[in-house]
Amino acid sequence: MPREHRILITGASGFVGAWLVRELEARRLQRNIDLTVLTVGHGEASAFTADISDKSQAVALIGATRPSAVIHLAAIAAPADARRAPDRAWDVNFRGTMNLAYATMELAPNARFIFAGSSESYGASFIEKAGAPIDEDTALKPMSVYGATKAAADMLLGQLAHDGLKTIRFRPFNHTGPGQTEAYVVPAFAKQIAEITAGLRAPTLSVGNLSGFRDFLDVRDVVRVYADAALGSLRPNIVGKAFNLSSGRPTQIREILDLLIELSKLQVDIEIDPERLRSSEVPIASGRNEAALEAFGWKPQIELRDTLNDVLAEWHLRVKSR
Ligand SMILES: C[C@H]1O[C@H](OP(=O)(O)OP(=O)(O)OC[C@H]2O[C@@H](n3cnc4c(=O)[nH]c(N)nc43)[C@H](O)[C@@H]2O)[C@@H](O)[C@@H](O)C1=O
Repeated sequence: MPREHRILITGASGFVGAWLVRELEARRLQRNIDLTVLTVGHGEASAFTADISDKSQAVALIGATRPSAVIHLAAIAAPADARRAPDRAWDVNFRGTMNLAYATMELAPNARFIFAGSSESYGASFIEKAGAPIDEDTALKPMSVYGATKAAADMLLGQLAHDGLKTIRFRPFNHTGPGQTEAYVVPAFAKQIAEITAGLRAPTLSVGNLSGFRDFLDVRDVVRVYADAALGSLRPNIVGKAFNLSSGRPTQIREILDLLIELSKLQVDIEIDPERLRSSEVPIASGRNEAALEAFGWKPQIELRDTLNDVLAEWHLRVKSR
């Protein structure tokens, strides 16, 4: 008998959540699968709202939805927000994950629990490995509040796998694409470029630290593997395991900026804005992605240049329609 999928997405109204909902809806239409997408988030687009940091709300949510898979994206996702409000970041990112995971074990014990962790969990390990792409056995040594909350949740789920939780832990590296807010580097630059193009801003770009290297992905590549993890067959060697989502190719932020400027064909000055600098960050973050390839046949497909072009196009439209 074909399986019935009831996929609960937390953080469904966020940047990644919106793309994931689109991916799942497209698969339902293309492949004619029995799939119900249950969205938890803010605003009208989401069917459910819940404060997952409150245990009783997490229990009520799982009880009401009885999912076959939970894809847990809800988080305080911007490292700067986590630094500003560490207690809230721990409440949502750690306690929220714990509440949902225990509620799933209790009320939907056959459901898979798919977790969006973060490469930020590796922290100082990136420095120790001197920029070489790291694998999933590398120690989690978070340096930021955000990284610590995600590393703790990641470890919690690793432990709960031994108690029977069918969890899959992803550790995505930086991902971007249309719909991301200007709190993140690519839209931060793209928005200013669009404003300069429209004559709404002097031709000077405000930037933060350009020297770091990050392993960038397109959000549309990332949600593909989340959907596969929820819908595909669950081999025992996947349960409880952690998977980097990365390209293995670090790109300097300076190069991202240069590419965006080149694509926009503008002449601009660059100005460092101290407000955009962070007190500490790793110089190079890059991950090996063989485990995700082996387990899910996944590797990134979208070229960085195409992603940047799409983000630029989005901001040109947004600025024009203001
Ligand atoms: C893996 C991780 O990825 C994301 O967190 P993030 O790394 O903070 O992402 P971002 O795109 O804001 O920064 C990337 C780099 O870019 C530098 N940078 C320069 N100039 C500006 C600038 O003007 N703005 C920003 N935001 N960054 C700048 C900045 O110093 C940093 O080195 C989240 O998805 C998070 O959830 C997550 O898990």
